[in-house]
Order: sequence, then structure tokens, then C-alpha cells
Amino acid sequence: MIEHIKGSLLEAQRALDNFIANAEALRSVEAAAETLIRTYESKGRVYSCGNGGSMCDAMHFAEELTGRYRKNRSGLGAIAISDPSHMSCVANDFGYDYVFSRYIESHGREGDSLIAISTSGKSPTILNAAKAAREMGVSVIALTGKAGSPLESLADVCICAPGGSYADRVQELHIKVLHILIELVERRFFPENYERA
Ligand SMILES: O=C(CO)[C@@H](O)[C@H](O)[C@H](O)[C@H](O)COP(=O)(O)O
Ligand SMILES: [Zn+2]
Repeated sequence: MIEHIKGSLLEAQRALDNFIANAEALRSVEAAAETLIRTYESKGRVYSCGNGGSMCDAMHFAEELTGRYRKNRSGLGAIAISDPSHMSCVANDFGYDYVFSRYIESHGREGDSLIAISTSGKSPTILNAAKAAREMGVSVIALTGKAGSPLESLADVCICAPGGSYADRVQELHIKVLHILIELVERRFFPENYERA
């Protein structure tokens, strides 16, 4: 069992090393942070969505912006699309594929951003959300796995996490990226939180 534990940790370490060595992937993280900063500078909001584990990531990301990341500060507007009453109504009346897009159509405003998370880059719910966002002038920041997915072609910025073919490994990189994005936003708006004591 210890061998499996070590093997899994080493795989995660290799995935991180590949990410660090991938200049294009690093630039995409920078571009995503700049997009989020622009949204907040123009008093916009950030939406996030994903399925399964990626929904948990979308919620984790949003709560650390509205609530707290490392230190206390005022809240930043972020909404993970996850309201069960909205989702059950839209799934029931229009189909599950529209649960996120309908929310963006209802609430999105030009200048907002959408973090669209899909490890495969193929889930119809996420593709529809990205299409709706584009049509409304909401910037699409996609977090996917390998490059070349349909989601990438709908995104203003695509962070393709080089995590291999398993969703869990890609998700491990995604949560790291999401924390980095929050930190970069905080450094811009709350630099005092990063000054040494
Ligand atoms: O968390 C995991 C796997 O680690 C799963 O629940 C996973 O999120 C689900 O299979 C999702 O439906 C996969 O969707 P996607 O990432 O391809 O858009
Ligand atoms: Zn966190």
C-alpha cells in the first residue's frame, strides 16, 4: 500500500513539475489573473461552474473570494453556480445541459468573468455556459486538462493543466491554479495583506 501512496504522490509531483516547465501554461495563469483584476476594477462579478469535483472547486474558489483566503479583508463578488432550486428547475424544464448557461444569461453583465472548469473540456453544461458568457461580453477563463478541447476554443483564456488523462490529477492542478489566482487578485487589491510583519 505504501508503494501506491508514494506512486500517487510522485505522479502529482511530476504533474506540477511539468506545469512549472510549461511557459505557455504559466502565461495563461497570468492572463487569467489579469482578466479577474480587470473585472474587479470595473466593479464586475466573477462566476464559476463545474461538474462533480470541479463543482467543488468552483465553490471553493468563490467562497475564498467572498469569505476569506489567508487574512481578513473585505469581500470580493464571486458566485459559484450551484443553487439547487435553480438547477433542478432548469434541468427539469430545459435539460441539465443548460443549468449553468441559463444562470449566466440571467445574471451575467458585460465585464464580468466566468471561470469554466472541465477536466475533459467537453462537458455540454460547461460548453453552453462558455457560449452564453461570450455572447454577453462575459470573459471566459477555462480550466481544462489537455490542450485542444472544445472548451479551449470558446475561452478568452484557457489554462490547460498538464495532468495526464485522469480527471483527479488535472483537478489537483486546478485547485493549485485557483489558489494562485486568488492570491494574485489579493496582491493587487490588498497588498497590505502580503507585507511582512
Ligand atoms: O471528481 C471527479 C473525478 O476526480 C468526478 O466527480 C468528475 O468531476 C466528474 O466525473 C465530472 O462529471 C467530470 O466532468 P468534466 O471535468 O469532464 O467536465
Ligand atoms: Zn482553498
